[in-house]
Amino acid sequence: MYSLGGIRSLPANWRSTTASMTTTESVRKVPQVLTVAGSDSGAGAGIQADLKVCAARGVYCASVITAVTAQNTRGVQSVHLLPPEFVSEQLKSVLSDFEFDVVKTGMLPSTEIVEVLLQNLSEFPVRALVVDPVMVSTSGHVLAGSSVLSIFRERLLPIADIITPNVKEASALLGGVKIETVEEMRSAAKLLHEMGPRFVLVKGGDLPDSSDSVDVYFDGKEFHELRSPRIATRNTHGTGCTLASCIAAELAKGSSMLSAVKVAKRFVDNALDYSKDIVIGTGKQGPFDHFFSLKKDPQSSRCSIFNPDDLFLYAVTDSRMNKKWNRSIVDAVKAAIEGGATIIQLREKEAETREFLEEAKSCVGICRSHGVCLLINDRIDIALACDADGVHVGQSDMPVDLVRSLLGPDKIIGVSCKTPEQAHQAWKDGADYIGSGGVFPTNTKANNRTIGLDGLKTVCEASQLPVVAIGGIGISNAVSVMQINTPNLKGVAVVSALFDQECVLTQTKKLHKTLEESKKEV
Ligand SMILES: Cc1ncc(COP(=O)(O)OP(=O)(O)O)c(N)n1
Ligand SMILES: Cc1nc(C(=O)O)sc1CCOP(=O)(O)O
Ligand SMILES: [Mg+2]
Repeated sequence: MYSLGGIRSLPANWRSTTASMTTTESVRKVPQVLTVAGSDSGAGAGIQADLKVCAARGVYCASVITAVTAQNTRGVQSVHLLPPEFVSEQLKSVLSDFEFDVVKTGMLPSTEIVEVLLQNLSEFPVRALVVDPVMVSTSGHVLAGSSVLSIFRERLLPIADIITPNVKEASALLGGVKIETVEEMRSAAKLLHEMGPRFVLVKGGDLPDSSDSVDVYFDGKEFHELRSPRIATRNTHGTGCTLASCIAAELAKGSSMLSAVKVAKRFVDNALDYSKDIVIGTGKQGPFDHFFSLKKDPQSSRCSIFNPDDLFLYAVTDSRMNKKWNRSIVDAVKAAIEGGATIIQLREKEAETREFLEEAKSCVGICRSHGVCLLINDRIDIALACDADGVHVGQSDMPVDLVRSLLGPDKIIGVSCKTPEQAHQAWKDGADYIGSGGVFPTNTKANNRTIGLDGLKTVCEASQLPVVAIGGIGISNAVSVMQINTPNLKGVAVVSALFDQECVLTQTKKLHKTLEESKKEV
């Protein structure tokens, strides 16, 4: 059902929701995470953070509580461990009932509690296990002492799909090795990988002397350094729990491990950035707002994390066509949105910069008021100046990793890819989606190589990113495109079928209806 790069395969006793239902009615499987962690009365970290991030990412989260802490923004005043038998009862209760995609662990404060977790996981196998080896609170309070280290090393880490220690936790797990540089984080990740987890993410947020926050990801072969600018804020309480739970949520939705980690890092960065000035509590370490995307100011630059379903009906404008039909870009965009376009790209190859910028600014306003993302083709400068939601670039435009560093973590980047290799590179460079084509011959883009439906399918199957098909697509052939039926093909991008037409609104509505109908057939 899922293509989780590196996730353990489905256990033999895995039941699918549909198979266990007696009714023939259609059912919708909701991605489900179980967090096994401690309660934070201040609700910045622990179980409370886990529930919030999963909700924010559209994933159901159940909770098994291992300990209750009396905790606020000033620190941890007291910790009460729940009896292992009672932790076991909670585990049995939910594991025997729900069908979790992923279990995420946080505070596991005693060997006995780890034992009951291991026992329950052997009785009720789950698809993936995310282990955040919580040991010390942000305020310095010990949450799991050295007594748990051996059971972590010998029994929990070997069954984990990913572990997410910070440098202090990585050092403790490795017997106290010094970790003060990115190079030492890499060595630590390698040594931790030898203990058995499939993937290791060593978080460098606490590293001294760095303007960037650098995390080191190791998959057993390759290292990735995940960098983002350090955000100056007191509101960092709960970042570790949030990151690990967001990874769990993304895995539950079907992401590969590296994509899940990248999305999680961006989620935390966006949340910290949004919450950097908020004041909750009087202490040194405040919580941040997990629901920033619900609250974003329509006029502000913050865009919620990209939703691949937005690629469903992707309208790409064309300056020549708009001139030919004597309409402005703004009118074209308004009509496309009204007709059901789910994302807009301004591809104005011949526009003068100043005029284009003014029109782009107007389009940003229109798109924001309708909750539709607006991307700019090729022109990173225009995207930055008009505060668009992102850009689309091709293989001969600015390299994607450079685009990402210019636009920051919260903008959407799409890349044109005709081959699996290009798709792989786009993913590695931090793109959000790929556009693949030309599926059919087109007059809109000169000298464009056609890859056909087979070429599209090959790229989709190889891509770790969501895909939108492009090139010669219209009402007459959109269904055949969607029928290649690969899960990451999310929609079609069209130019002439919408804009080289007398009425953009009518054509967009028709294409939208056709696509909706094709969804039912697939
Ligand atoms: C969604 C989408 N996919 C592909 C393209 C083509 O981009 P590129 O290869 O850079 O070609 P130009 O559009 O710049 O001619 C696209 N624009 N949108
Ligand atoms: C802009 C563009 N990019 C393509 C690619 O293959 O990457 S095909 C294309 C033109 C799509 O226009 P129409 O919908 O009018 O065929
Ligand atoms: Mg281009």
